[in-house]
Amino acid sequence: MEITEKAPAKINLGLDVIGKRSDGYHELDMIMASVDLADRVTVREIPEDDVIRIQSSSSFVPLNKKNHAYKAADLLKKSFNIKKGVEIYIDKKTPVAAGLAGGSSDAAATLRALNLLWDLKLSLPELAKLGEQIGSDVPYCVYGQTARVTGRGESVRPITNPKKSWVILVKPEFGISTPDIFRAVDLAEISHPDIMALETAVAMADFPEMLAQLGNSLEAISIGKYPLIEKIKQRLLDSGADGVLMSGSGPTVFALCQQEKKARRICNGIKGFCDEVYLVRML
Ligand SMILES: C[C@](O)(CO)[C@H](O)COP(=O)(O)OP(=O)(O)OC[C@H]1O[C@@H](n2ccc(N)nc2=O)[C@H](O)[C@@H]1O
Ligand SMILES: Nc1ncnc2c1ncn2[C@@H]1O[C@H](COP(=O)(O)OP(=O)(O)OP(=O)(O)O)[C@@H](O)[C@H]1O
Repeated sequence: MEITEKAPAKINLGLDVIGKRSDGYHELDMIMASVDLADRVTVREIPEDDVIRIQSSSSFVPLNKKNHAYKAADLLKKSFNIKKGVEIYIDKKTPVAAGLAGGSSDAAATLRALNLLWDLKLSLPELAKLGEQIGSDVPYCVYGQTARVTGRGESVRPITNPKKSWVILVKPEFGISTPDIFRAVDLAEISHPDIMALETAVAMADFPEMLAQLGNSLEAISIGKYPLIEKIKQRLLDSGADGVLMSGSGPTVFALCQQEKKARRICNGIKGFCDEVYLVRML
């Protein structure tokens, strides 16, 4: 038997760093949304006992225990004393180290898929709780729907009927290490987007207000290290994007557009400037 789950990329419509915790992580307040750029994770029983085999269409992801999908399978095997072997195939579409939580979403998809394959009957909150042990973005990715996310990333409150729009994702050639960006956070210096106001705008489907409240405390740090991010933002704004922001710790920049025609024009325009460009919809 084999089971396939989609692993959609996420964007941070808002990301506020509130403080530093004693465990070294940061206290965050975020609005996260998923888009229809997705890896596909397929899990399949194999005859070898106690083996987790990882395969992928991408040469950029580790095919060993460092893979977030491996960590997810290992966690379930240890938590529920499962001795069966499994092969996990990751059909990779989301760029790696991009600020789009590709690895976390693969881990979440693996948790959901193995929950079915091994008939564990775990609820989404139970899978999200397990996911905390793999990475801060995993609990959100277990749900994969627009949500207010707080704490280290473990507290996820879905927003019903959120405002959706077209999204243009622009990924520069380089990747960014999330720990490097968090290490550079100076709480006295960073900006603080109004996440409450953003949540209200998203929940009320008030697009102009949603655009006005987009913000990311980490953006200035990543731009300081990689000025190309600012240039991409400016290009997207100049070409008429309704709103523009860096996702997560970067480097991917996303632009929001209400009209499909305009989104397609902007997408085609930016392709000459950056190689990796995707036109997607919020889920
Ligand atoms: C930037 C975001 O993508 C926003 O959604 C996430 O906060 C990052 O999530 P992630 O990549 O799953 O992060 P993890 O793998 O848990 O942590 C990577 C590193 O990021 C830093 N980190 C992450 C999350 C958090 N709330 N505070 C942190 O300081 C820590 O240095 C940690 O060692
Ligand atoms: N399944 C996976 N897919 C992508 N990267 C993976 C995976 N497993 C492990 N990794 C490693 O994780 C690191 C971060 O990759 P990922 O694509 O998840 O970054 P990201 O989009 O910046 O994540 P986030 O937005 O959660 O900070 C990479 O260095 C990669 O080698």
